[in-house]
Amino acid sequence: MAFAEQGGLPSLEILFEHMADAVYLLDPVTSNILWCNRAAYADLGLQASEVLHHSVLSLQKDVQGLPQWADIAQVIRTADCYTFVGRHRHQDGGEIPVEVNTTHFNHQGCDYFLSVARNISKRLSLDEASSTRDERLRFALEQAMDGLWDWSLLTDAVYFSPQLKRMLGYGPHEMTPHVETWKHNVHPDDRDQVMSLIDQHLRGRLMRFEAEYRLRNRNGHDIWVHDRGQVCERDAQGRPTRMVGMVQNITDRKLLELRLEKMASIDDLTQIPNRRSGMAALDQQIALSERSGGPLSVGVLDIDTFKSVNDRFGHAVGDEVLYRVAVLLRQTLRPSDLVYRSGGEEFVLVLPAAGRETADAIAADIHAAFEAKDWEGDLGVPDVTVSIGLATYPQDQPQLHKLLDQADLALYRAKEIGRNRTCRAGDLLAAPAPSVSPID
Ligand SMILES: Nc1nc2c(ncn2[C@@H]2O[C@H](COP(=O)(O)OP(=O)(O)OP(=O)(O)O)[C@@H](O)[C@H]2O)c(=O)[nH]1
Repeated sequence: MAFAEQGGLPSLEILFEHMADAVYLLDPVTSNILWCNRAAYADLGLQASEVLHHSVLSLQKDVQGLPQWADIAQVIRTADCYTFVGRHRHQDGGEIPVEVNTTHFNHQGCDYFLSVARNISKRLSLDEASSTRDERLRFALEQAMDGLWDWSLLTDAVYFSPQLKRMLGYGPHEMTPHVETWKHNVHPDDRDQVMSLIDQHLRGRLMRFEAEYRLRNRNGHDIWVHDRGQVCERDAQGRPTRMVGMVQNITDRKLLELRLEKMASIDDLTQIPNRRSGMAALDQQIALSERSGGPLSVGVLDIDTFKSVNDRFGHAVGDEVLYRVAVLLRQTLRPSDLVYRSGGEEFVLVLPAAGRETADAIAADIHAAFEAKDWEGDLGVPDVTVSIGLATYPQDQPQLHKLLDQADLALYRAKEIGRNRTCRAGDLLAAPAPSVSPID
């Protein structure tokens, strides 16, 4: 885009190059930057080529993904000027607070967005000379990185600060200022707990409201927040009438925590629960059956002659077999069943509410699934078979805490009498060892 010089004055192009604000011309559909001035890339420590024809979303930290962009683009099209307060990423890893004003126009049949981004970091530092104490306080609260909310319990009107809106991907003039807007965005699985904590605070049972929960952003994705609030006004009878609070975005920390938690509970190789978390889940099922008296079956499953796979094809192929075995087990079990790797080439099956018949059927399905799989074609190894020991409460073993040990004994028996079969703990108890026959 070229601009002609007129009457000795600098051209528009030169003026744009010297502008302190960043100017971007955007394609409303793709969010790509079609043109920009120097400040638009230099202030972010970038070269022009790193910005031009890239999505404007890549410059900032608040709007993620095209679906969210499509939503915002729609709002921009219907607004005279759309203001967004957000953060741009600097190439050195830092962030620059910006206020972006975007207008839309049509030129020769094509739609465009024109965004002007201003660095507001200076504005964010308090102006000592001009602010009164109250103004400063309001200013500090509004500009704090945390979001602020102010809820009138009499009308259910809620003030959401621009930062809180930004956290959720909204502009300062969006989000209906009502408590339902917030409730609607709380993750359904967290809503009851959060509402109960607020209720306990309002009843005076908790000094303040404090919770970590998920809030849905404009894009439909969840962010994790730490929310703290307190009643700040009451009526003559002492009933709470107003509550204020601060919301902090803790998504990064929470995701790291969840990943560490997952790492601690998931077996690295097979991606199913490890012994530690599997045993905890088994204990839970035992407690449930203890309370309800309902049946529970436990299976111990071991790959047959697995050592020979390692010896003939190497440890890496052995690892792959273990992974595929876990996948096959997951696919064969019911969604309510659990399989965990208890160690080496041994897996434990926890089959809630499964009596003898159901557990036998599941074990038969497992043998059939192993037989049906083309191990030779998929991995170049001979057919993989497994042996299973089963124990069912209450028929085989009236003591729930002994189920796993009994299933283990039954597995031992299955190995002893030929492998590739299932043995039951009940059968071991009912008959002398040599006469125990396999189920299949
Ligand atoms: N590749 C691989 N091998 C493992 C892993 N954990 C245990 N193993 C191997 O599993 C094999 C178990 O061998 P054994 O206990 O002799 O049992 P088996 O050969 O399966 O024979 P049976 O159980 O009697 O049918 C050993 O060779 C172990 O090294 C693992 O994480 N990866």
